Amino acid sequence: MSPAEVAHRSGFACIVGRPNAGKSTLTNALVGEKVAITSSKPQTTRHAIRGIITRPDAQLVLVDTPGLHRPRTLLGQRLNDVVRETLTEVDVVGFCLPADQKVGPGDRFIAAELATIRREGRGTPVVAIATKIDMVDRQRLTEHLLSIDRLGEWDDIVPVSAVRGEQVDVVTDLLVKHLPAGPVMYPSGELTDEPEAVMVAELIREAALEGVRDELPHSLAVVVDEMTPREGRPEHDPMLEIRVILFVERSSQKGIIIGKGGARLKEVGTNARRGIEALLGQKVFLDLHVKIAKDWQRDPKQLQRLGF
Ligand SMILES: Nc1nc2c(ncn2[C@@H]2O[C@H](COP(=O)(O)OP(=O)(O)OP(=O)(O)O)[C@@H](O)[C@H]2O)c(=O)[nH]1
Repeated sequence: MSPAEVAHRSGFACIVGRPNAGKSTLTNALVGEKVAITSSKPQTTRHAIRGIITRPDAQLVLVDTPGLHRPRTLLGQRLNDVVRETLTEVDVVGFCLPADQKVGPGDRFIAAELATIRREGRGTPVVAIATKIDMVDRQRLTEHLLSIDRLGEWDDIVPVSAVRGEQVDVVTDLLVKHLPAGPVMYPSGELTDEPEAVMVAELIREAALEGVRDELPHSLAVVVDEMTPREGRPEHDPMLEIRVILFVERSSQKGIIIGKGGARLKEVGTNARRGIEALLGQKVFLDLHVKIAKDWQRDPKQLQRLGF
């Protein structure tokens, strides 16, 4: 093994913070436009990938944390297990606190949750990120950094302006620092098949769960079977054919996904297609099939086949 291989790090991070804290803008700045996925709302246990940062020494995969970005709806409730699970599973958490606003109840709520997770979990490191620093003067920034410091125990505190691109690389460095040694998990460079397929599957999963989350909690697995350019299309207007299988566990669930006369599946396809076309920047033909894989969650072989 070469020294470069020994030093390579890879792992997962999630960016949390109260509404409007600048999470999406920072995510896009960290990732660069190309592979940032803009869809949100993944209220499921599977982690939606928001973006992948690939550099010579590391690969950092940013995943979404359902729920924590809406602390107001969670205040006074017990934090959803899924959120805790995600935060425990990632290698590092980035906690955004906007410099143009004082540290408030929403931030304290998240800070307390992060402290609990750190104590009870496996000590997930947290990097506190003071966002939107271009909006304040030096004095206010100093005050803000001091309040962040008082708010909890952080592995690092870093100021950033995602809009001006100031300190974005420093944020990446600090997140990467906490990743374990490991190989590249997703092919690098241009958008490649694998992360594309992962993101496409996530978009379809989101669309399929829209409005039926209670009935289909974690029983849906989406597998992209094939992505091929449609033949005979003009060069300036290509179309990608994507064949996808949606696996559910029971026939009742199949019925929910498909809907009366296939109406719901059609709607799912239309909604997902819009997101996928925006993501890939080209026309897409989406072919969705629903299959029953009984008890796939409990069957290791099925799980492997479904990519978990
Ligand atoms: N001036 C300035 N504005 C920023 C910066 N980062 C984000 N914003 C603005 O702050 C607002 C909220 O940013 P988002 O990135 O959408 O925040 P978010 O945390 O993802 O918000 P939610 O989706 O509500 O949780 C937007 O209007 C951004 O343009 C920054 O570095 N500087």
